[in-house]
Amino acid sequence: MRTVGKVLREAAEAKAAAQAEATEWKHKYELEREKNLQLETKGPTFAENPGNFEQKVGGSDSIEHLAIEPETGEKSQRCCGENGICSHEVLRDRGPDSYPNIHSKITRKASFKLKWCSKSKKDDQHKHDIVSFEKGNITTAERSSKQISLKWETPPQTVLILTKPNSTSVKILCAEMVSWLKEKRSMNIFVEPRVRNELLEESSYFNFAQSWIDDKEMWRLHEVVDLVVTLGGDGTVLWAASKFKGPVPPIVPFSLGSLDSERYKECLKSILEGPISITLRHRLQCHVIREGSENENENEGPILVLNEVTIDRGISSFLTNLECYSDNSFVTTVQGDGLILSTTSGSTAYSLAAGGSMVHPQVPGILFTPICPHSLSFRPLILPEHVTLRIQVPLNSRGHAWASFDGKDRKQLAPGDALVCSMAAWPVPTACRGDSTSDFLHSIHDGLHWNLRRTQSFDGPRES
Ligand SMILES: NC(=O)c1ccc[n+]([C@@H]2O[C@H](COP(=O)([O-])OP(=O)(O)OC[C@H]3O[C@@H](n4cnc5c(N)ncnc54)[C@H](O)[C@@H]3O)[C@@H](O)[C@H]2O)c1
Ligand SMILES: Nc1ncnc2c1ncn2[C@@H]1O[C@H](COP(=O)(O)OP(=O)(O)OP(=O)(O)O)[C@@H](O)[C@H]1O
Repeated sequence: MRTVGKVLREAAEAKAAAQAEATEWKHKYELEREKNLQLETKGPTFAENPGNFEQKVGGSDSIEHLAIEPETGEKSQRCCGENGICSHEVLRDRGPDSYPNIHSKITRKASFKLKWCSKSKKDDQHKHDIVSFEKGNITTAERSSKQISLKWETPPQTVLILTKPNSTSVKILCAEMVSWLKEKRSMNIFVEPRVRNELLEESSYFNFAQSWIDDKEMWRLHEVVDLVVTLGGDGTVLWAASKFKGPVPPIVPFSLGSLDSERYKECLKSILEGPISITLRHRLQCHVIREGSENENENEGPILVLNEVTIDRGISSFLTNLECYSDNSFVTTVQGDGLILSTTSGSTAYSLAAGGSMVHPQVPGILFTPICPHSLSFRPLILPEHVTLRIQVPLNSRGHAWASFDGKDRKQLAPGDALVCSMAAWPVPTACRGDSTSDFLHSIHDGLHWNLRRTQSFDGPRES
């Protein structure tokens, strides 16, 4: 129990730390933006002369130098701090030793600005206060989730393409996209080692496609990648998100069914130029806590899920017996096949099949959906995003439970073990076709055939 308490404390601390980090990055961005503006007046931009740009940032005017400049006290007029969030990664420690296989030529990541859009001009600024207390009256001042727009401040240079395996049409499209991005847009391209081998089997022309040699390099991809393109279905987006344990670059999902070769070019052109409407999809951060573990090193690292974590009875023929707590409050005991803790993005996946509601992905919350509960009154819940949930297998449980993460990586939970789950600090930004609401409605209409019913004929009884 001491270890569980510690993890709960750490989850709260992680949330606070993430907020502090965001403030720090915003501040760094302001300083850096100011420097960049000065540099822009001195020399050519990347778009005008990429070769010179590489030399310039590699020299004494490098981004590393800018990142550690002392505070000037002045704020850039063009910083979006007042009506959005600036996301900018500074690659401070990417020397040849720290990142040997990934091109040393790529010296900086594209910066972008996130803006919360609003139809009326009056509401144009994003505010963190969603209620105001003026004159003792509580009024709603802001909506918490608006359409978010991403505008590139420097051109994206590096794309990671992730593809569903064992599909010939995906292979063909991938090869075409890689050469188009290289030849027409001069992009740096990363692919998985498997895909690089497949491309090289086709032609040595693809030698420019880069990859990584080990997991250590793969976990640092977010430092170089501006954009991730997925070729496949929902599973490929889940796969892409799982490759980023921290910040995630914007993901552009291409599902194969509806894509002809001209449309992907048009779509990529508009994404690379921006602005892009995005959906910020929340992830859950899960820790498995082993009974009797004295310190955190005996427990496994956090696992991030974009859809859901499921705790079920696995191969056991007994009902699960799961004690559930939200922060320090007892929620319920799950006796049945199991429990799904789902993000709102995952609400249209397994949770839906178990009777959970479908929720717009930008609604902040955690779905608490039982699987085949042996009770007549166990309705699914939606809990607020700030809670930390603990699912405990009691010591007197008849069997083990099994946790799985986005349908993968099953882990056995023995009596006394627990799973602790809270909202992760790093959401997954996915590019929208239209906007987040029209995309959501399109996915439930087209993907799930939601509320499809033959219209009643006119020819029938009428009200008199
Ligand atoms: N009974 C069920 O519905 C059930 C059972 C197990 C797993 N799943 C889901 O499968 C997911 C893993 O997906 P996979 O592609 O790796 O496995 P998979 O190849 O078995 O595909 C599962 C199906 O779920 C769909 N799916 C996945 N995420 C979705 C989402 N957010 N909204 C709507 N549909 C979604 C996929 O398109 C696919 O058709 C798990 O996260 C879980 O949600 C569902
Ligand atoms: N790059 C990858 N490497 C290994 N496995 C992958 C990769 N991309 C996807 N997968 C796995 O392949 C499986 C199928 O992928 P995906 O869901 O994208 O295709 P699909 O089932 O044809 O599409 P849909 O989700 O529309 O039904 C998933 O289980 C996913 O985890």
